[in-house]
Amino acid sequence: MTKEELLQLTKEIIQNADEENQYVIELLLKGLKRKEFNEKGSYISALLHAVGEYKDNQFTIKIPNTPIIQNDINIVHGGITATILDSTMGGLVHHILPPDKAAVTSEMKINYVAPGIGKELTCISNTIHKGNKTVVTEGKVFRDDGTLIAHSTATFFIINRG
Ligand SMILES: CC(C)(COP(=O)(O)OP(=O)(O)OC[C@H]1O[C@@H](n2cnc3c(N)ncnc32)[C@H](O)[C@@H]1OP(=O)(O)O)[C@@H](O)C(=O)NCCC(=O)NCCSC(=O)Cc1ccccc1
Repeated sequence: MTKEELLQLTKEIIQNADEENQYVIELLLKGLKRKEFNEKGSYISALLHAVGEYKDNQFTIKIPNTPIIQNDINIVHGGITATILDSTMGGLVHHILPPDKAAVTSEMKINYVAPGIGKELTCISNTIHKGNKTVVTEGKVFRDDGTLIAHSTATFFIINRG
């Protein structure tokens, strides 16, 4: 698709958008703009408007709860909750590994214990075990009213960076 065709498509979508779609377009465009200015971050993180912080041996990621991440019953899609758990636990593991190492998720278990509603989700991760080959972590996702919505444990396999 050429840039002119893309511009035309974008114009058509914006012209036909209802209020919710207009908000979704705004979120997607602001996410893409963020990715443009932070090349090291992933598209996933930019489109989720994720903000991460490492503090006191924990890694935390916050994301706003928007229509983009909800399913058709207006609660956060379980796959999105899994994504922020994986990103938060993976981010923690990469924080504690030396620069020549990376890690991939090799196993993850999630209990979804309450629906994802409210304005924002906060995911907090901790290390349970660090070995030479694997790191085992725990992650919890909370709503902004403090309710735990998901609990997870995961194993990350340590590899050499290529
Ligand atoms: C790698 C493994 C877990 C295990 O491997 P198997 O084949 O079962 O075992 P095998 O013994 O044959 O091999 C081990 C040997 O091979 C090496 N080695 C292997 N692969 C690589 C490699 N790519 N690059 C370099 N080395 C590699 C390995 O070091 C070892 O070397 P050694 O011989 O001991 O010196 C595999 O099942 C797999 O890739 N699963 C899919 C994981 C996945 O996609 N997860 C989801 C996406 S991750 C995510 O999103 C998390 C995240 C969050 C936030 C931010 C960032 C990240």
